[in-house]
Amino acid sequence: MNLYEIKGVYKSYNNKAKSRVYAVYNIDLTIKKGEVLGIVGESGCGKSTLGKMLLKLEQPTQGRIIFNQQDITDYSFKQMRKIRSGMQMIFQGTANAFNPYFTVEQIISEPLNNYSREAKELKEKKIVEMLERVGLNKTYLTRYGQEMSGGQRQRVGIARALILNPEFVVCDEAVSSIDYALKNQILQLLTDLKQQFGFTYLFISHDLASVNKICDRVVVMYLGNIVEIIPHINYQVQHPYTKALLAATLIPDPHQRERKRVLFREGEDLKIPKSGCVFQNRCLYTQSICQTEQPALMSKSGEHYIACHLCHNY
Ligand SMILES: Nc1ncnc2c1ncn2[C@@H]1O[C@H](COP(=O)(O)OP(=O)(O)OP(=O)(O)O)[C@@H](O)[C@H]1O
Repeated sequence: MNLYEIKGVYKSYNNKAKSRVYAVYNIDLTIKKGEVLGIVGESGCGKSTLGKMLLKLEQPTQGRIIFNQQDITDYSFKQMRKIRSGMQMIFQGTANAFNPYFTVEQIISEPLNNYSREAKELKEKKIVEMLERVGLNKTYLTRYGQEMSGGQRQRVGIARALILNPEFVVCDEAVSSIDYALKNQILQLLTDLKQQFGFTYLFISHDLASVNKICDRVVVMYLGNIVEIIPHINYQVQHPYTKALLAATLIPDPHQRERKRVLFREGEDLKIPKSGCVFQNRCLYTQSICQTEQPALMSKSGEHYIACHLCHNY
């Protein structure tokens, strides 16, 4: 059963944009209920924009977004209010995300006050329980955002996002500023909540170890396009960009590192080419067809999809 169906979605932030200058370009994707879908790719490739469009925090330039079988693409603020409590986002870098005059209790209780009619005592109990689940305790209730470390603020942001038991959560670099032990604890919390309540997550991250730990499928984006979808990060990937992205992660054993090294052309133009494959300027295997025809994202086998003319040759 699909929670989301994303059909031919484009996003351009520039009305005067030339034909292919999009932050997100022609995305077709489904997100199944209860899955953790990872999104990886270099900075600026459109990961956050895609996440925000799913929550209607950004409006697609073109295409349709279906949530729970309802086409929400043109929903008004009022129509969204009915389903908004079921979708949340954990933002990256929460340093400026909170009202500086709000205590932790006020920050976390805001969504409860907006969407829940429970008694005050019950709300307070929920807030303390959630704080404990993210590794904090009730002594933090009276603190202000600026009185905490980056990691502590991040955990308050996670508690705030999860307090309403949302059906869908976009985790945008949600665990990036948290140290290793707590990161594992938060990833475990997200997994537990998923198992307990059937939550669905879009997990955007540069941290491939976290992606490996939590994600059921992984979408690889490059310059606004999906170039590959893989069942998990250790899968036998085929797209030259995905290979390079995975090879760029540090491998402790130098012999392994050498063997796994796959290069792409460094310092090449990162602008979207006028035609053909978006990765052609940096790809070591570019052929003439790559310069003229954009490869479609096609099923390779099962949950593996790839957009590359030459994938069979690697
Ligand atoms: N509000 C905005 N106005 C104009 N351009 C924007 C806006 N938000 C994002 N962009 C542009 O859209 C493109 C995609 O940005 P986005 O934040 O989605 O990338 P990302 O993959 O999430 O990057 P990062 O990993 O650095 O967060 C970038 O070129 C960015 O500069």
